[in-house]
Amino acid sequence: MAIPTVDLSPFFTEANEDGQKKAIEIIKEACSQYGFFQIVNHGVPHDLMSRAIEFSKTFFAFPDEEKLKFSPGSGAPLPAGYTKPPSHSPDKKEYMLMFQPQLGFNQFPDNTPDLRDVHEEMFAYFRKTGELIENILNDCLGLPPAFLKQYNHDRSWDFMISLHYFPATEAENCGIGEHEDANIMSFVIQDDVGGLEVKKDGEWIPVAPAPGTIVVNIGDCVQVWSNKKFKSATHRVVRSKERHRHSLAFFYTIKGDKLIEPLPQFTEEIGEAPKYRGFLYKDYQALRLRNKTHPPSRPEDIISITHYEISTK
Ligand SMILES: O=C(O)CCC(=O)C(=O)O
Ligand SMILES: [Fe+2]
Repeated sequence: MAIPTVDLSPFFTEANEDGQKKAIEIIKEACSQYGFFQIVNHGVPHDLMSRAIEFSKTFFAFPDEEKLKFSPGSGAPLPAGYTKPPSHSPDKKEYMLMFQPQLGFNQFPDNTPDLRDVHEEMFAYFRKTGELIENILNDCLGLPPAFLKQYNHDRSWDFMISLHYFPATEAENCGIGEHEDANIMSFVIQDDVGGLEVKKDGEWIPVAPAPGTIVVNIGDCVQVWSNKKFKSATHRVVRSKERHRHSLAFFYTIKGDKLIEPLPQFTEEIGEAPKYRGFLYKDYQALRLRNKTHPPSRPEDIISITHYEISTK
């Protein structure tokens, strides 16, 4: 079984309404089933995508003492720069996190200017793709035209991470444990090693790497807005025994001071009780960051969106 593939070319050509409708239908179905799909003909140049992965490999191949020079400073909504999680963390990976370049939080090595250029260009394309799909989601959810665009107009909390996963050992192969993303939607480009898996009806479906393809998963905010009509995708990364894995993930997010709560279209207007209490995005993100910096020893103590769920008992 494979995740649905959506051809976005109708959104780049004039007057292809049928093609657009078809894409919207596939996305709507994927979002109500399990929140995962992949896009092709998305307008992001393929050679830029592969160069971004290649430059991440160059960076992660630096010795640790070199990489640690880019350790995050303070002030950004999340630690921008290079992070290696604590050794007791279940996630066996290292990563470089960046925000929109103009904000001035990013850190890149001076001796490889192409690395910065390629990642900044990738960031700009991901952002555009995010705006396009947010518009499509707005349609899928049946919201007033441009509702999400207006509510989520500030792009300063979007971020991108380059990831490097170490090969699995005999004892364990967890790259990132089972989780949902907190944001609106995420984009993933993976190299040819594979390992990304999505849960559907209790089964793990591997997302086969396909050059030029971008994987999209829906995040918790959309699940809350839609009062659980649309699913935040449960996914994980399994490490290969033989090979290092590299991927690039972009998180289309929302500004921290925005309130996230079930929308009236999915609650009072249709006579349904809200399944979540409202929260400020920054509060949820802070709890999620704590999961990473201070991983709880019991998996059930990891904070997820159920933290805001309204009990119906
Ligand atoms: O590396 C990947 O393929 C996925 C990363 C991911 O799920 C995450 O960072 O939330
Ligand atoms: Fe994720």
